[in-house]
Amino acid sequence: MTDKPSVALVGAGSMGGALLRGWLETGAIDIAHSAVFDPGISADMTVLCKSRELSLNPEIETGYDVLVVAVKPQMAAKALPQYAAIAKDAIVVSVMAGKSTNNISAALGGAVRIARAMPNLPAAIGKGISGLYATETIDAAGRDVVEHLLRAAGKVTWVETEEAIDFVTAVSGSGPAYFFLLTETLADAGEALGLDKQAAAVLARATLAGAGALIDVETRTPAEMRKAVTSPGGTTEAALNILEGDSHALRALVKDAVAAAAKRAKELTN
Ligand SMILES: NC(=O)C1=CN([C@@H]2O[C@H](COP(=O)(O)OP(=O)(O)OC[C@H]3O[C@@H](n4cnc5c(N)ncnc54)[C@H](OP(=O)(O)O)[C@@H]3O)[C@@H](O)[C@H]2O)C=CC1
Ligand SMILES: O=C(O)[C@@H]1CCC=N1
Repeated sequence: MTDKPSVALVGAGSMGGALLRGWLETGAIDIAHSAVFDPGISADMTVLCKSRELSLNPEIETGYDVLVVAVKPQMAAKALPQYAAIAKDAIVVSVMAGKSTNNISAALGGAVRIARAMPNLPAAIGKGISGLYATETIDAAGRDVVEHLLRAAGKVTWVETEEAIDFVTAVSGSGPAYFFLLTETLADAGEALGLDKQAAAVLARATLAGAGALIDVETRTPAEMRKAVTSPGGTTEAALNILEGDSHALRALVKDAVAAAAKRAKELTN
């Protein structure tokens, strides 16, 4: 293998597409020897593949360095067996929530070298974070390849156990949706106060973007930054008293929500 792996990407939807964009933008893969497999690929992705002369839905043959699996976990049992020939010689990297390496191996005809990665949607602009786990069958060079591919999507962090990938999924994989929901509810609350709908939406969205950009460059902890916004006896404190309350309502709610996501990941294993 050269320093750029050849990749067979299975599933070029939301996440597979985001990863592909990152690889193409950063020159992370050997385009001439890579391919995308997705029978129902979107028009956007088709244009992207064609513009970069990236092979789209070719015949299934061996010879790829890495097989990246980005189909829905519920589709895995039906979709994966046809790619078993590719998996035989390749490192398999699954971004599927929940699906265990044992399960992936079985669906891919007994594939041996399997890693799991859990990226998140900001991968689409290289601002994602991925949790990575590799079975012992993947050596240091193989782990470097996995890391190289996910670095094109942003930051990476390795976890020691496969179970921890479910926890990563619950925190950062699903995490962007939590902040998007908060942004929706903030806009709705602004509208309820009397702001114009459009103005409330712009204010909420820009607040999420600004807070995200700030925390990205700050060395202070989130708690310290929260305190920097909160004047004693001021408006933020009044709002936080509702969100936290004596029962720490928001913290309890988020803890329950994240636990539910982790539980669902476990259920998706089989
Ligand atoms: N979205 C996210 O933020 C994240 C998603 N993930 C994981 O990424 C995976 C994909 O999720 P997401 O991108 O949201 O889902 P999408 O439905 O957007 O993408 C899945 C893609 O796989 C295609 N597909 C279905 N069957 C096959 C097949 N036999 N061969 C090749 N491609 C096929 C689908 O086509 P069609 O639509 O025609 O069925 C679709 O384009 C999931 O396992 C999810 O857990 C991980 C982290 C974050
Ligand atoms: O909702 C899901 O199951 C996937 C995994 C993490 C984000 N989206």
